[in-house]
Order: sequence, then structure tokens, then C-alpha cells
Amino acid sequence: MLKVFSTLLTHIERPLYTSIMAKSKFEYVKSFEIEDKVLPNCWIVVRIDGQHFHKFSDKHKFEKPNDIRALKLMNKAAIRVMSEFKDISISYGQSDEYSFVLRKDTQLYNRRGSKIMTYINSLFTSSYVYYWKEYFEDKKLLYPPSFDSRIVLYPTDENIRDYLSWRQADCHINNLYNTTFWTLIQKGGLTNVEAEQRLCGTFSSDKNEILFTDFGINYNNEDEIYKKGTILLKKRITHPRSGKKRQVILPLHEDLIGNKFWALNSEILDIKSPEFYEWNGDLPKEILIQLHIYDENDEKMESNG
Ligand SMILES: Nc1nc2c(ncn2[C@@H]2O[C@H](COP(=O)(O)OP(=O)(O)OP(=O)(O)O)[C@@H](O)[C@H]2O)c(=O)[nH]1
Ligand SMILES: [Mg+2]
Ligand SMILES: [Mg+2]
Repeated sequence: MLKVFSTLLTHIERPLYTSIMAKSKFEYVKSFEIEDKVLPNCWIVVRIDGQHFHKFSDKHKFEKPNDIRALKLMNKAAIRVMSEFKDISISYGQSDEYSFVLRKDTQLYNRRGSKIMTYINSLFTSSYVYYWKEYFEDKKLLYPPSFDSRIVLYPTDENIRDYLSWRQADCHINNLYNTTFWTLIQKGGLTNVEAEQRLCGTFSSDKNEILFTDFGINYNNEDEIYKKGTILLKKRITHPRSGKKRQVILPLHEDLIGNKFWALNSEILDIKSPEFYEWNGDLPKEILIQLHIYDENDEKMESNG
């Protein structure tokens, strides 16, 4: 029957007939695809991390221990991701990594893990490349960077808080180590190996002591973005001049381990809250620049930022 049917087909119709046959014959391979819908009612974390950024930062001559341009570029790419996906309620970034937290009730892509993870990763990566020249004006991007990503599910509010606390504690530990390490080299004239030996077996208090006693540096006075990383929150703000309401993604560099942060930003864990929540605190410099009301010479503004 099929044979007779096929001989009746004109040349134009032939490709269509072949494709119907292909579908029935090869379709079974679709069943090899695995269902990767993530567990309901859990916080979804997508964490991305730069691949071989030790080498990438070296090749692009990032300042040591922290290059503010690199961190701001990471933040810019993360803001792009967060504005695209409405169910991301908080993001946290430090060094070459960013974590995106999706509300536990999100139905984004029907909670298909690989869809969520790959879209977030590829938008982050393309944004990192796209915005590169805004932050490294004089520096050419030498090769295409890439980021790995993973998805982690946290069933309780305590778990998600502890996850974010873990990343911020990691930021603090690494930054204290790196700041002391590079101070010993850059200001103390030690070699890399000597600095490593000097720090071997030391506690946080010892590193603070080395910085203060040997170099007159009070670690507490280092920039907050280096010590605390960056928290991104969606907030509705009031324009300081026009009084108009605006929705912004607010970068904050503050402690998220203690209860104060969670009391002030209780909407993060409240699944019924609106996407953008009222913010009555000070506006960081980035937002003032965005609103075109930041004056470089304005000391008062600077102290707010
Ligand atoms: N100089 C400098 N280096 C940075 C900065 N931020 C990140 N890095 C580098 O990026 C690395 C990030 O660490 P990891 O993610 O653990 O290591 P990695 O080299 O990216 O390796 P994989 O993530 O395993 O691929 C740090 O060790 C630094 O070498 C920065 O602001 N300045
Ligand atoms: Mg890395
Ligand atoms: Mg890393």
C-alpha cells in the first residue's frame, strides 16, 4: 500500500513523504532524553563559576588581589540575568562566581532543570562578553571565556540562608588571605613562595595582625565589595529628585549572615511578595549614576554610596 502511495507522489511531494517515514522510524531516540524536572517546593540555586579564571585573570592582567572592573562586569552580567528572569529573588556574587536563587514556587520552564540552568548560564556568559568593553575599555578580550554551572535544591528557608552565608563566608576567608598574601609580596617584598610559607597555619586574627602591625592596614577599612561580595535585590525606589517610583536591581555589599539583613528584606523568603519590593534605605552610587544624579564632586553623595 505504502509503495503504491509513494509512486503516486510527485517530485515536490517526495521530501514530505520521506520526513514522515523518518519520524516514525527514528522517533524512538527521543525516549532516551531524561526527564529533569526538579523537585517542587524547593529553593533552586543556579551557581555559575568562571572556567580557569586563575589563567584568565592572569592573561588579562587583572589587578591583584581584586580588580574592581572584573567584579563590576560580573555584577553587570548578573543584573542582566536577574532582569530577564522574574523569579530570581536574590543573587550573590564574589570572585568569578554568581549564585541565582529562584523562588521555591517558580514554574519557570515547568521547573526543567537543564532549561533553567543553561539559559541562565548562556545569558550570563554572553552578557559578560557583551559588556566587557564597558569595563575594560583599553583591554582587548583575548579569548572567549566560559562558565560552568550547577543546580542545587534547598528544601528549607534555613538551608537557603545557610547556602548564601556559606558563599559570603568563603568570600571573606579568601579575601583576607588574598589581601594579606599580596600585601606581603607587593609591600613586603616577599616572593610568592615566601608569602605562602608566612601564611601557612595562620588564623584570621594572625592575618589581621600582619596587615595592621607590619603594614598599617586595618582590614576593616578595606572596600565592602571585596569583603562581602555583592548581593542583588529587586526593589522599588523613589527618585530622590522627581519623587517618581522606579524599579531597580540594587547592588548591596553588606552582611547577609546575621538576622538584620533578613529582617530588612523579608520579602526574599516570602513567596507571596511582589517581584519588586519597596526600598527606603540609601541608594548606592551605581543607582545614582543610573538615575543621572551622581556628581563625582559631591562628597555627600559619595558617603551615601
Ligand atoms: N587578580 C585577580 N584574580 C581574580 C579576581 N577574581 C578572580 N580571580 C581569579 O580567579 C580565580 C577563581 O578561583 P576558582 O574559581 O577557584 O579557580 P579557577 O582558576 O577559575 O578554576 P575552575 O573554576 O576550577 O575552572 C582566583 O583564584 C583568582 O586567580 C580578581 O579580581 N583579580
Ligand atoms: Mg573558577
Ligand atoms: Mg570561583
